[in-house]
Amino acid sequence: MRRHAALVIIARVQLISALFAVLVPLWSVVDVLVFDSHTAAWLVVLRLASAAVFVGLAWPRQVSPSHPYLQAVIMLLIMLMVPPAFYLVSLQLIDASALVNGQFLVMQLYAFMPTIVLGGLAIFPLTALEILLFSLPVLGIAVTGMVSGGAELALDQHGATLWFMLMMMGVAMFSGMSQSHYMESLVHKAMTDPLTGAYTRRSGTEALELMFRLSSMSAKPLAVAFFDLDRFKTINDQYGHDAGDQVLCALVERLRQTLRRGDVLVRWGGEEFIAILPEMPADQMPAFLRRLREAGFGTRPDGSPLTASIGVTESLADGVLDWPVLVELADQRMYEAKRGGRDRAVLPGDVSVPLGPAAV
Ligand SMILES: Nc1nc2c(ncn2[C@@H]2O[C@H](COP(=O)(O)OP(=O)(O)OP(=O)(O)O)[C@@H](O)[C@H]2O)c(=O)[nH]1
Repeated sequence: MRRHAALVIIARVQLISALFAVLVPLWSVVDVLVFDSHTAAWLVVLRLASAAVFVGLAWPRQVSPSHPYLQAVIMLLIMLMVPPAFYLVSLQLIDASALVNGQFLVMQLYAFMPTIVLGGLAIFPLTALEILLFSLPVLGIAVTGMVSGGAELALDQHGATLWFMLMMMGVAMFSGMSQSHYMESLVHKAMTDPLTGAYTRRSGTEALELMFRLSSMSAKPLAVAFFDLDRFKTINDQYGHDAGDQVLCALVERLRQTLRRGDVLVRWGGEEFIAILPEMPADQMPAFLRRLREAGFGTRPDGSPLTASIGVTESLADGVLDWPVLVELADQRMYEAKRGGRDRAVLPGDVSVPLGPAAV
């Protein structure tokens, strides 16, 4: 979920930055028309510098596989700080006491920048706390601008602006939270299988891609267990499809209780599931199988135990360099388990381990 939010934030930062990279230098025309040539020249330089930052943010880039959220936060923070920083520097360039009509109006518009930035936070899927944290430096710059040149922070002069900024923060919090919530429900719906609640093959593929890359980077093992229920068709044939569905739901419930917190359970096909098991070396697999055996896979409608054939692979022990090969090999071992008489697991090294009561 955090990864999806990070992707949305990065995409929006890039879109807005691309827009600002064009608009900010264009506004130089107004500076040249309104201010004296010396001030206008400095403002144009400032605009070009701001535009360069926006171009840098908008530039197509790869999303960090390991820290997408950190990348999103840094990019958003940089984007948010540019307009208030522009305002703060422009205050040093312009003598506020000597402003005439048009200049005064333009400076007032610049003074709105921090407020606009706070309102702009509303388009990002952020939590209330995140909006508060992003707002603090913007508020800090706005207050610094208010007290620049030795002026005092006076309620009658600045109270309305501060109040307006707080209102903007409130709106951004409400909007950010409702976006996060809506996105969460959409992502959850898209990622999980409606019958069993396990992850869909598509989201499982995404998880495999990411987890394989992370485990390769840290030289840690990533294991995959490929489950295929034994003679599941006979349940459908004898008791109907609904009974088969109930068996699948009960199976997922049990597997969930057996797997660890960081493991990911995916419905790979009809009655095929894979469990992605990060940091599970081959030597921990007997313990994993023991847990599976103890929990069982549930029962068939006639009360007899439901059994499964399992193929297990582990990236380091099997010397696998890509996740599709890891899954393919687990699939082959699952078929080997079927050929070996079902109700068993085939582990790295092609070791076949029976799972049923006879094996305990
Ligand atoms: N109830 C139900 N059945 C499903 C679902 N998805 C797939 N199936 C059934 O699962 C059965 C799989 O059967 P087979 O691939 O022949 O395998 P099997 O009967 O389990 O036999 P072995 O794998 O050889 O042990 C088929 O009858 C599918 O219709 C589902 O969502 N619900």
